[in-house]
Amino acid sequence: MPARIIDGKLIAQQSREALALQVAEFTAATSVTPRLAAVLVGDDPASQVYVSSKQKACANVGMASDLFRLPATTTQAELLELVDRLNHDPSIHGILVQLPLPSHIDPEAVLDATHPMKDVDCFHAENVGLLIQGRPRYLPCTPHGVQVLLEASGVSTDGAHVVVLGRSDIVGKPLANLLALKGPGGNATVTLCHSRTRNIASFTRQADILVAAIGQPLFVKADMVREGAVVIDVGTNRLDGKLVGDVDFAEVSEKAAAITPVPGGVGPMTIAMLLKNTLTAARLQTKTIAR
Ligand SMILES: Nc1nc2c(c(=O)[nH]1)N[C@@H](CN(C=O)c1ccc(C(=O)N[C@@H](CCC(=O)O)C(=O)O)cc1)CN2
Repeated sequence: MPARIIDGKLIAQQSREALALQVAEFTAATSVTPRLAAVLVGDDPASQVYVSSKQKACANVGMASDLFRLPATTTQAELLELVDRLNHDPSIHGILVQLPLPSHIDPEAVLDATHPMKDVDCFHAENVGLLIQGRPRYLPCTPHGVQVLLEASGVSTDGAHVVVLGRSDIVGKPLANLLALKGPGGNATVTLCHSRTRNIASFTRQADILVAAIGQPLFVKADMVREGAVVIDVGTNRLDGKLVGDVDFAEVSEKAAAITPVPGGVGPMTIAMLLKNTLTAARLQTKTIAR
């Protein structure tokens, strides 16, 4: 039987609708509008699309956003100066520096310079540390998006064997940590595979839930997947002008119980979770007077 399709576009829309109500409530109670600053360096076409989607999504849920567009020739010092200015601007609650940055800028230096309270991507070392210790301030956007997709589709991670392909700082590593935490949405047994893993298929075939975030188009084939597994595709690759995931959807959807498509799977969730973090940031930065 072909797999059930997990509709990320719909689940992200439902998340945004729920969030819009929370934003309205927060703003009515505090007179504060959550505000996101997006920083885009250079003219990478995909990054331009993502940043503009983030701004549109902010407007849809009643949040404000500002875009800071810098030329590709911007120096690291100039970018750090902007980040410092945004750190000190009390009207801005969340800062996101769109990745990738041009190669002459060290992303770690920039992410470390972002104030941890405004780090709505959850990339700062302090926020990653809090997450690993099981007391997260913010939840990393794409990994949390995967968690919400699973939950909304009725797929429990409790006691499940989740195999994550890819050890990136944006997806693989934080996702493995998030799923292994105690509590709802976690409690999984996690195996993290990467480019140096020997005989990757021997691991993927054991997965109850397989997450592909390896950045290789159509890498996961049907013979790498257990019959009835749930397959989450985080990949966004351009192949012959078409957007494809890390999973060979045509093959794998014949074998899996449920699968996310690309586009329309994990991608839209990343932006919905960023909005959620921006509201959390506004809450954390807004002093309320206890009566
Ligand atoms: N500062 C950050 N940089 C990057 C992140 C991030 O979370 N923070 N993640 C990715 C890019 N990204 C968000 O920034 C992102 C990627 C994909 C999508 C998405 O909705 N994709 C659509 C397809 C869109 C298309 O046609 O290209 C989908 O999958 O349906 C949203 C956000 C790297 N950089």
